[in-house]
Amino acid sequence: MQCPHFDAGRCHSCTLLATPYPTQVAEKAQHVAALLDSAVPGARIDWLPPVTGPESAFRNKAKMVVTGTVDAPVLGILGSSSGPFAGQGVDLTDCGLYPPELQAAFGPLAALVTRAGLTPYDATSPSRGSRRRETPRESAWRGELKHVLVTLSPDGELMVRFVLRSQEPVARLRKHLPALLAALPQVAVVSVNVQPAHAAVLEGDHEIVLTERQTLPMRLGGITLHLRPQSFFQTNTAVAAALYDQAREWVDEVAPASLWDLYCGVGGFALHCAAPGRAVVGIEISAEAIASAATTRAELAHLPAGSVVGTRDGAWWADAVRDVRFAAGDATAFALGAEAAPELVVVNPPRRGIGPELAGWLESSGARHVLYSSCNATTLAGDLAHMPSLRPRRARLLDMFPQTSHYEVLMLLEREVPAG
Ligand SMILES: C[S@@+](CC[C@H](N)C(=O)[O-])C[C@H]1O[C@@H](n2cnc3c(N)ncnc32)[C@H](O)[C@@H]1O
Repeated sequence: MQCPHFDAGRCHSCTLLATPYPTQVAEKAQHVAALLDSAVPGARIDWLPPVTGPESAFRNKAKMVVTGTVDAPVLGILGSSSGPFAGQGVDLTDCGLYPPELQAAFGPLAALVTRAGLTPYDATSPSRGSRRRETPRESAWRGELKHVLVTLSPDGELMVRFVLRSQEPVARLRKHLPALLAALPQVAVVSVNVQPAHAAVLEGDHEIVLTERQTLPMRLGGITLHLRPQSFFQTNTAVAAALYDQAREWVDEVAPASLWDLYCGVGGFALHCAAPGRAVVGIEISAEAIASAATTRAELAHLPAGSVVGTRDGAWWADAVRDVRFAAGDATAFALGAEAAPELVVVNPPRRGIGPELAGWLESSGARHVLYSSCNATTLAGDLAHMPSLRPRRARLLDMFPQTSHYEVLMLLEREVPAG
């Protein structure tokens, strides 16, 4: 793939851009197999062929830093701290990782920034030309608008979030919202996220939804997951659909009567793995994500018989989700506080992995299977060391992040029953 920003040294995100895509996939497959085969002595892992999606235009979410001025806002990134573009805004509205529907939204969004007078936040302002060594007061930084975050649904709808330093511009945004909705009728949800700290964090805790609609429907493999502004969603919609399908296939083969989905987000694994008579519990730290998961569950529970979702009849779904419940909480605390383990546990943690405490609990629990979906094979390898009785049986690389060295890996572990 060719990229003018990479070639000019303005953006370094796609570190594998110069490598042909089939080679990227082959090298990732080799890397993950070498890492995980050696992490578990004597393991005989059945590696399925890698799952790939489109090598460009696959990102369903754009996280744009806003720089420039009110009249000429720049949506993209801030140039890396050293080099010719240091501290400069780099326009990435034509980034090849974004589908055309996302790219087409950036112009009208930039126009709204101008119309509503949202001054781009200048993260460099107090220290520029200054020799002060102390951290300046937050009020010393200029500007209001930090990021614009845009998510594209499989049906072409958009969720737009403005990350602001304070609530001060909210009234102006509300006033000019009709013009944005007229220019981009596919915008379903608009919100403001308030992030007052001068820190390298994308967003804060406080969200104000400005539209009547609160959730973006993400239709995957027949199930429509409802995404709220602060909830996590897998970056690559096509590969996420394949991930949930693979999980469902392996879970159905094992056919557990009870299943937990830890780190469940908006419920992707839990809902895809639901089945009549199977007790499913989804646990997630974000109450917002849990509310989204509950919305999808309720929708499936009320499907009329004869309607088909995925390949299943409405009545099948109503039965399948009867025993699905979601709760907000810490995954490790939930497991450690539970009276009994389920037959199968799905874990899909952030990059840090599940950690020794939860891995140790899984090791000594009665769970017969663990399905581990990881975006960081190094922390997965570390976690495997804490659960030696759970033997990796099958694994599959899913290339969620083409052009970079990152990937997702799904692994099915089975408890080794001592001989005799
Ligand atoms: C990689 S995402 C996976 C989400 C979901 N499984 C999916 O497929 O979209 C990790 C999730 O873990 C949640 N999380 C982070 N720390 C957690 C914790 N201590 N306990 C439970 N959930 C946590 C995050 O909010 C996020 O939704």
